This record gives sequence, structure tokens and C-alpha cells, in this order.
Amino acid sequence: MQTVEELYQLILQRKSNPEKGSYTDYLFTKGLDKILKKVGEESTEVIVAAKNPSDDEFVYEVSDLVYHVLVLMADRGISVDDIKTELAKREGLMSKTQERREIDKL
Ligand SMILES: N=c1c2ncn([C@@H]3O[C@H](COP(=O)(O)OP(=O)(O)OP(=O)(O)O)[C@@H](O)[C@H]3O)c2ncn1[C@@H]1O[C@H](COP(=O)(O)O)[C@@H](O)[C@H]1O
Repeated sequence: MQTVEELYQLILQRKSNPEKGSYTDYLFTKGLDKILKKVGEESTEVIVAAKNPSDDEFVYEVSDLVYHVLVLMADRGISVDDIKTELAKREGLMSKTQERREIDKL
């Protein structure tokens, strides 16, 4: 099974070593506007799938979106670790917000 980080590393490999027939290579060759268009389309597909009862369809569309967002991150030079670091910062911030809400309730 491929983790998100492994997929990101594979995408980076495609960026540095273009491979014939690779869809990832096709996206990098087309450039940022094409990648952004795909992220937009896939986001819409996630929204549509979320309104339908099929979990399989929803999982499929979220996976498409995750892949295209990872390609966008690789294009911008942003790593999975950058996202983890940002999320870790929020952990502290969010618990402070929670604390404030609890105090406000008193
Ligand atoms: N996870 C994915 C993945 N998810 C979605 N897609 C591709 O995203 C495209 C989305 O489908 P669409 O119908 O919206 O787009 P399309 O009509 O094929 O293409 P466009 O002309 O719209 O760009 C499909 O071609 C899918 O194959 C992916 N392509 C690759 N990966 C991963 O990337 C790895 C490397 O793939 P290659 O770069 O192709 O070697 C693979 O092993 C996979 O793990």
C-alpha cells in the first residue's frame, strides 16, 4: 500500500525524471494553469460525490483530489512535511481557542 508521502515522493521523481506516458509528467509539462484546472475540477467532483450516497464514489473522488493537490504542492515546492508542520502548529492554537471558548462560557 502506498502512503501519501510515498505518492508525493513518486510525484517528485516524475518531476525530476520525466517518464514517457506518465500522467504526472503530462501535468508538469502542461504547467501550473493545467494543474490548477484539474484541482478545481476534482474539488467539484468531490462536492458532487459528497451529495450522493455512494461511499466508493466519494473515496474515489477524494483520492483524485489528493493526488492532484500533491502534484500542485510538488510544482510549488511545498512538501508533505510543510503541511504537517502547519497542522502541528494549529494543534496548540486550536486548544487555546477551545480554552478561550470554555472560559467565555463561564
Ligand atoms: N494517484 C494517481 C492518480 N489519480 C488520478 N490520476 C489520473 O488523473 C486523471 C484524472 O482523470 P480525468 O478523467 O479527470 O482526466 P483525463 O481526462 O484523464 O486528463 P485531462 O486531459 O483532463 O488532464 C486520470 O488520467 C487518472 O489516471 C492519477 N494518476 C497517477 N496517480 C499516481 O501517480 C503515480 C504515477 O503515475 P504516472 O505519473 O502516470 O506514472 C501512479 O502510480 C499513481 O500512484
